[in-house]
Amino acid sequence: MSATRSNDIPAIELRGLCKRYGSGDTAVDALKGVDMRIAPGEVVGLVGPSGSGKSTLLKSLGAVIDPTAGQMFLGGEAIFDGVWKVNDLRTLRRDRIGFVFQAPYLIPFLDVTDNVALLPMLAGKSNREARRRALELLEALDMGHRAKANPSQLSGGEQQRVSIARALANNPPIILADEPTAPLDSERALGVMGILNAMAQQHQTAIIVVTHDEKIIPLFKRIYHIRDGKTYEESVG
Ligand SMILES: Nc1ncnc2c1ncn2[C@@H]1O[C@H](COP(=O)(O)OP(=O)(O)OP(=O)(O)O)[C@@H](O)[C@H]1O
Repeated sequence: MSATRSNDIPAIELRGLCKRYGSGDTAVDALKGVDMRIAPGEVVGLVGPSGSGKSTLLKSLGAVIDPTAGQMFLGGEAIFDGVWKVNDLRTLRRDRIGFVFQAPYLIPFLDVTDNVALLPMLAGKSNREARRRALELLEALDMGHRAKANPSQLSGGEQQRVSIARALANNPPIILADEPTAPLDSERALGVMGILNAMAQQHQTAIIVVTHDEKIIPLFKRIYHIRDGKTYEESVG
């Protein structure tokens, strides 16, 4: 799979992305022309104060809300150019974008394997193939021994690893992670970042991590700072 993801073509590119909520006197310009370029296999931080536009940016990229103007490209394909260029946003989200949230949001009545296998099944894989993929990812995340457990039997860090396996299940070229380490102690937070970095390298996945977490900020080679709807890039080391 990684061989098909060329480094010359950015996994994610945003040009002049704008989002206005509402209209008239009460309009809020949450994104004011955001430019971003992220290569396959790159893990970047997105850091900014409350209200700066982080969630709006992630939701736009995740096709959860409609941007107002600008362009978004995934793997060189324009998915948004003033309007959406893809017909089926649900399929776009399911097959090309993985989400990791602050809370793992696992389905309580499915065991760990089925929580991870669900998305590949929805994408048309057979039960057997989807579960094989789930087990492979759980092994890679050192969760193979908990494959039959229910989410309620896992620690917070273990649940977060399952949610990372779920985000990777359809091998999306992009993962959007919103404060993935916020509820974890230092050791587990660094562990989760280690996993995301390893997965990015192995699968050439581009990952954006929204974070306030001082523990993990030094781990990024590149950080986008966002302030008042505009991004500024910082290269570290
Ligand atoms: N649905 C909405 N309707 C109107 N304004 C909104 C809406 N969602 C967000 N905003 C405004 O857009 C701006 C950016 O909000 P956003 O949630 O993207 O910030 P954030 O950086 O994610 O903040 P936080 O760290 O507090 O989650 C803020 O001024 C916010 O009040």
